[in-house]
Amino acid sequence: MKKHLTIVIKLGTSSIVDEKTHQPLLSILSTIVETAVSLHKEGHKVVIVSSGAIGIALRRMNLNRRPKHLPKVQALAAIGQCHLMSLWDQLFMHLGQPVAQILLTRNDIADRTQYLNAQNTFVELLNMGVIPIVNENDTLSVTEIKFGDNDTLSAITAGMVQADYLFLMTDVDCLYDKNPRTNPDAKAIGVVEDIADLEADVSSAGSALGTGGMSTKIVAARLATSAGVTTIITRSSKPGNIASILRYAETQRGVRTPVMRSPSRNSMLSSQELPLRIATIEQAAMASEQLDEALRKKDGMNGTHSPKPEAAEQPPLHTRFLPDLHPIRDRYFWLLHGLTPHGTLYIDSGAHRALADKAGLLPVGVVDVDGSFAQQEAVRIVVVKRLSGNEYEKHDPPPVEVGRALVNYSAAEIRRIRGVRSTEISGVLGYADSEYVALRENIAFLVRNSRPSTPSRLLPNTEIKTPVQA
Ligand SMILES: Nc1ncnc2c1ncn2[C@@H]1O[C@H](COP(=O)(O)OP(=O)(O)O)[C@@H](O)[C@H]1O
Ligand SMILES: N[C@@H](CCC(=O)OP(=O)(O)O)C(=O)O
Repeated sequence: MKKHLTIVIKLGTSSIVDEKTHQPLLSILSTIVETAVSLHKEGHKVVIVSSGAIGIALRRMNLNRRPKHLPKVQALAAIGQCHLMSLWDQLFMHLGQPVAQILLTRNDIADRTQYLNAQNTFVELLNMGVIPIVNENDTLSVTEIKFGDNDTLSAITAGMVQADYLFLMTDVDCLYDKNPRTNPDAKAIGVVEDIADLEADVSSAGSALGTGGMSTKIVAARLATSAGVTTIITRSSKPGNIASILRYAETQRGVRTPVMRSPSRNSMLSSQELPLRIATIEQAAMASEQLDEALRKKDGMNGTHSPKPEAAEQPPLHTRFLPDLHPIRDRYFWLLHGLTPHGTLYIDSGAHRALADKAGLLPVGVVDVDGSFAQQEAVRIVVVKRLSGNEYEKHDPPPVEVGRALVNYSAAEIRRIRGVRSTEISGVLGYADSEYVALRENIAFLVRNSRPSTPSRLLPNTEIKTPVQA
């Protein structure tokens, strides 16, 4: 690998403490430390998102299971976080690597200035050669200000530090089309080009101490890939695999199932030249070489195509989610994922078109309002088909969420000015703070991939190892 990458590694509780005895899994922690230090020595920047505070506290306090009572859980988090950080610090200290603790709640990043402060701290720590170790500040978090799970927190962290890779390390080899713990015939998924096309059952719960099972990892992958971060799910018991998966993934960077959209695009191939849509890792690697070869031949005249990539080495089992082609970064990422929406604005298709043309949201385009929010709070933007007045179609077509916005008026105010011209705002409210309900710079669109559906690539029959066998 030539490039200096930024890599976020997330370890779930199941990777930090034994599911039954709650004893720290020292061998995993040590190998993660060795891996992180060796990546760091190669010039990469590494951030660790570590769960496990509550799990580790269970053993400290001789408890058999996680309590239900919130203050007790928060007290345990305070006990465990201290122990957890001391473990990480000692292990990293043996290799002379300084670390830093960052504890976040959603509230901490809801304010743009605080978000930027957190981002600056990450940048500074990484520039100082320090490995930040992140966890949710469970002692302060209640439902309203919780990220909820560290998968989401790791994806937000990856977006914040503009990471190249997010590794979601867990107790199974990869994502399967159904839960491998209960389905011995589950099939491993190698590459997910577009999460919208993912067909996998992730509805069942995860390990005894984990939060959310696979479903929160898919949410995290969606969020991280939208910010341009390649996301990998793999087994934590062999952290050394991170380096080989990284090497492999770097050889595959930019390789996607080619799509024939326009015959005039010179990088598009004919159907005979297309590689397999559903492929094993080996087939995908081979297909990418064939594709490269074909493109090289096509571009041979003017020599525009890049040189042949290095041959891909055989990687350990993992699922790789490819980053979006048009990543959302910086302020727009913060608007979409840093803030919790407090309500919904239903807008008509004319307003949607105007927003797409970079205009702000005028009250005349707002059809309805849901929820209770104040000025400068975040709301969902949902497009509906206006029928007459403020009536809209609820089913055909269904309302579609297209983005998020920070509003200039409260929910109560917008209910009064919806559908009116901006010049009439002061007549209705007695004042007019702005002609816009939301300024364009305060509106962010969720990216919808315009590629035709690309099924996830399944791997050939792989032996399923349960957490106990691994
Ligand atoms: N489709 C699926 N593919 C893989 N694992 C799945 C799937 N559906 C559910 N799971 C479960 O998700 C678990 C991992 O989630 P979790 O226990 O929350 O991990 P962590 O503590 O690492 O965050 C696996 O042990 C597995 O039982
Ligand atoms: N913040 C909590 C972990 C929450 C969480 O998301 O856990 P997991 O699903 O195991 O990654 C703790 O440190 O115990």
